[in-house]
Amino acid sequence: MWILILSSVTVAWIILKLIRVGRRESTLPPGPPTVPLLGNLNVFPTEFAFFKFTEWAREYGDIYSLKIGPDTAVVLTSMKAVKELIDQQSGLTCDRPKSYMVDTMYEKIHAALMRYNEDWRLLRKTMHPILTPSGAAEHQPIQLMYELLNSPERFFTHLKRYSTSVITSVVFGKHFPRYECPEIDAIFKSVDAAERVFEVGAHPPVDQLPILNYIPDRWARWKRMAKWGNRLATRAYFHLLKVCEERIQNGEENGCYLENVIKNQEEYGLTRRMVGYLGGVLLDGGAHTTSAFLQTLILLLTAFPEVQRKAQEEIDRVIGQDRAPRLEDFAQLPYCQALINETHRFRPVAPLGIPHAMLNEGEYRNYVLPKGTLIFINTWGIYHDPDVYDDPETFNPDRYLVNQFGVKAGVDVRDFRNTVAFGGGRRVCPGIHLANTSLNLNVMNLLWAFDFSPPTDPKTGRPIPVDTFKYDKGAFYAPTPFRCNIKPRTPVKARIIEEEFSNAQSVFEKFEGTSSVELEPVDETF
Ligand code: HEM
Repeated sequence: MWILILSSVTVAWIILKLIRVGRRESTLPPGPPTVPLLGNLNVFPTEFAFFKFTEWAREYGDIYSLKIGPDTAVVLTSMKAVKELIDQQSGLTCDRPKSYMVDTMYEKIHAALMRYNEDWRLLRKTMHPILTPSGAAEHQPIQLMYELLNSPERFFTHLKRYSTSVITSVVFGKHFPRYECPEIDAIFKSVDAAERVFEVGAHPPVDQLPILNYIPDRWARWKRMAKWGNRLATRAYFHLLKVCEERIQNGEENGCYLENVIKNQEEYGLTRRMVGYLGGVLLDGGAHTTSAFLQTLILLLTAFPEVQRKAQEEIDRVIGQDRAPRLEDFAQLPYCQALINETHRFRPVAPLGIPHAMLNEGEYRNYVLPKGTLIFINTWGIYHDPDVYDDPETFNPDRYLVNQFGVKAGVDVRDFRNTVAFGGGRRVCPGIHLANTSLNLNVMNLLWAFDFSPPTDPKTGRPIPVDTFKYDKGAFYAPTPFRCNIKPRTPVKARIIEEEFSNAQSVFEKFEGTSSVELEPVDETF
């Protein structure tokens, strides 16, 4: 009898508990209606989530919450909320969400995705020198110009090679002259693997139900997949690390960032594994973001000839026809500066940043955010807010000439900064200066050297418009490959590019050297 009563009470208690799972606690910010157990999972977008997040922001405000089963997420869609919660309470909002897949693929030492802890602090501190603009990046655009001159139809590939090579040169002292180099292939394979490993639906809710991790590997496809991703990532990272170590051993140092880290490894308190991951995270963070931005830039220049013409007029006036642009020129080019700001605004590379998480329970605007709450910076929603920007869906660099933040008259800009596309708080992108050097140099060089126009229909002879919404659903927001005509603006400019490329060979040689990375057949496919 007693047993019967006790078990009925237990069952009732469990049911009550389960019914509460997914329900929004009264101390959380508002949000879309929840259903038992799932919370908002039934309406959670699986691709291009920022569109839905932005729609919800217009309905529920600049901070709202979502229930992901028992877990909570909040979405920030104003500069004010980002400043107050991410920047000013950065000690509380600097964690990353717990994730079995991330931990397994990246061994808990991938500085961009790992939890906030002592190892992260060490790694992040060691990244400081990369915060300063680097000379090695300055020589790289000339090869990109040369490639665009000689095989413009492969511009997507050239941009990817260029962006990867800038990072590998600065970080590992290794320049990649060709897209087909096996090392580049290994890097791209590891990034592709990450996209598959972290794809929504690729694994069961192992973080919510950790008991699933007791299932042996042979029945748990997701576990085998995370380990496969780990093999590909570490192969790419540690091959490049070895190249760097061998250079030091042979007395052939070229002054790259990682040489210094390797030599001071003990003083910095890092293991060799951590040094390899440090190089890897900079590569992962830097290569695809830079190429995504430049692919978007070319798409927008092709789609908006008027913007292209204005930027070229400015460059011709300030730099002239007889020499290629230099980094110092950028300060004299307000329209080009506005063009970069507007490109970050119109098509941000990371529309939802990388999610932060609450390190401990905390309060904001009278709401209580539990420990572990995910925090999304909705960069897309912030930059497309009609209350802040006139006609936000129009690509219009001129808005940044009217005022520094490109906002409409009367908007209070006390909380604004033009770097929100790089995140915020303690986790703000450490590559921001390196990225800016690269982007500034390329915007000037591309516009100085080339005209970009849509392809023409061979039947009608009319231009085929490019689609400014056709984007891939990968980790970063990059356009789907598109066609466009890229032509040198004058024969003199074409000659200058050829000459400068030939003169730069001696600089590149310092960053070359032979090596290759072998992938075993088992790691080629999953
Ligand atoms: C257009 C260029 C770039 C954009 C838009 C961009 C954007 C971002 C964003 C939004 C974050 C997340 C920040 C946060 O959590 O609040 C981030 C983090 C990061 N980025 Fe970048 N990034 C760019 C270039 C680079 C470059 C060139 C490097 C390296 C050389 C780099 C390395 C990193 C790293 C290591 C992190 C993780 C920081 C951490 O969690 O502590 N990024 N980036």
